[in-house]
Amino acid sequence: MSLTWHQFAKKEELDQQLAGFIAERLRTAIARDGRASLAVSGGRTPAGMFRALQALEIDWQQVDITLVDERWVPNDHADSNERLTRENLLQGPVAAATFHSMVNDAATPHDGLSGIEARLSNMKTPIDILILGMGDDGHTASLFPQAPELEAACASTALVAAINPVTAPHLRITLTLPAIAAAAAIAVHITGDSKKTLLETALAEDKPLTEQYPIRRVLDRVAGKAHVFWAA
Ligand SMILES: O=C(O)[C@H](O)[C@@H](O)[C@H](O)[C@H](O)COP(=O)(O)O
Repeated sequence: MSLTWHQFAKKEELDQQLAGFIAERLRTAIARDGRASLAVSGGRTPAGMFRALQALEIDWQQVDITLVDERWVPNDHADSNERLTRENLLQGPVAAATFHSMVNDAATPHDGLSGIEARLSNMKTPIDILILGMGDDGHTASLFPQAPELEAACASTALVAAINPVTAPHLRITLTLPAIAAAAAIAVHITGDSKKTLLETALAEDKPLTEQYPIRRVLDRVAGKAHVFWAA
């Protein structure tokens, strides 16, 4: 598989380099199309990179930003990926970007799905640059190994799918595997030796498709346009 690795001694250096990589792709898309789109992941890893990206010169007014996945909680909840993104990225000049939230007032993501699908269809797609995280169980986005909706989310022609992660808190909404794979460029943002080892294992394993780690299933579909950004 053709996957480009970018490895750094320090997380701060990774954050700067990944922010520069994202900025370059956004600027290129704006110059070419007049607009650009960015999808970011939540979790603990991206906050430093978000702050580094905030400092870079980009015409944010021309940028659509959404999440790769979201926990189905109010957007001021401590576990909300939107809250993390608002607090660390959508500040200063970046506040001029158009943010497309992945939650609404429905009781569950299954109930709220069609509204989010309609909302996201207003943004520029395919997404120009999409950032993935990876969990310790090999999930990426909210494509969780145990989720009953996993196979449907891997095959769906929609942009989004509702997910019960089973092994993690909160119902979720996620970009589907085809929507992720359609992105023009993808960066996997991971830190620590155990995630590096897990990713290498996931990529090397010889298993039937439905038993593969979700990160492998995504990366197998995006050969040639995927980059891994890793620091110890
Ligand atoms: O909402 C989420 O949980 C994510 O978007 C998820 O896919 C995340 O990227 C991984 O779980 C890694 O999370 P950490 O960065 O916290 O390890």
